Amino acid sequence: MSNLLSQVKIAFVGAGSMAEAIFRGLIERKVASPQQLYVMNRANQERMEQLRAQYGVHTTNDAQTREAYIREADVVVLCMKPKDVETSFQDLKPLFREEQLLISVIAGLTTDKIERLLATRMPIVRTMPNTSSTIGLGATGMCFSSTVTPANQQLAIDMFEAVGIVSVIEEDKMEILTGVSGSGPAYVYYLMEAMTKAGIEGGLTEETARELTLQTVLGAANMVKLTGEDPAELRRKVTSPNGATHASIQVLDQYDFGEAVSRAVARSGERSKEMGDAIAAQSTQA
Ligand SMILES: NC(=O)C1=CN([C@@H]2O[C@H](COP(=O)(O)OP(=O)(O)OC[C@H]3O[C@@H](n4cnc5c(N)ncnc54)[C@H](O)[C@@H]3O)[C@@H](O)[C@H]2O)C=CC1
Ligand SMILES: O=C(O)[C@@H]1CCC=N1
Repeated sequence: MSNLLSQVKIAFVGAGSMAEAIFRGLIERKVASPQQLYVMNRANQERMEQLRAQYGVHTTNDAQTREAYIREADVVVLCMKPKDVETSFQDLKPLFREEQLLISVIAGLTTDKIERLLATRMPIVRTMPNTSSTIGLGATGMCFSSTVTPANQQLAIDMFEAVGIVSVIEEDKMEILTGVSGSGPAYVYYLMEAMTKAGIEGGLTEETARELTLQTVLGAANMVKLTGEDPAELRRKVTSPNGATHASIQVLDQYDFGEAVSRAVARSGERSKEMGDAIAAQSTQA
């Protein structure tokens, strides 16, 4: 790991769940100190106060202080929603310098669109992290614009490896990656919600249903990780011939479980692209 990360000032524009997941991970893993981190929102003073009290990071939603934070940062992480990009970029554009490193977590927004919207050649790292970065178990996809130096590539990799694993991929694979790992935690939570609900409906207490579901998902994920076995093979081991699991998997097949997941992954990717395209359309009209 390069030691650059412990020396740079990092500004987060947009202080929502993704920004918090990343900076919390950086702090808890001791990869960056709270004093290096500058967190800003357009509004919501209460949120800023809560983040400052909880993590000790610098926070502001005052326009002038925000400008100072951005100008002085070595790394700026763009963490606003796609719908807020256009207005936000208008404010940010005059503040950036080409020596700064820009990191985007915005779904669907390509590096060349960022270059166009900001009229810049500054180095841009496009990422797609996920919320499990909060606990150091994130999975982040990453690609680079042509102006990102090897040192800055390493810095961005180090930053996200501090909160999980990083896959450097070609930019045209970022949408499908979004479908798999960006949105992915939501599919697992959805499955957990459904398993718990079914357990309660079958007569388990809520506490027991939740506990069993959690341990089952945790155990299954760790089995894949620790045994190195293929999920299909591990599934086969649970599925006794003509037994209970065999019968339940048949029900999932009747509802086309695999197809449903496959379509959900693809749709997330498509929706990311739609959001990115919509940003470009707005800016062209402006
Ligand atoms: N939530 C997730 O699992 C993931 C989200 N992302 C991306 O992260 C970005 C943020 O998503 P969330 O954190 O979920 O959204 P969020 O709604 O929790 O946070 C967005 C924040 O940006 C702030 N904001 C909006 N305009 C601003 C401006 N002009 N200046 C400063 N702050 C501004 C809002 O006040 C809000 O606090 C999105 O672009 C999303 O595509 C990427 C990977 C995973
Ligand atoms: O739902 C979204 O748009 C973002 C991108 C992946 C996860 N959350």
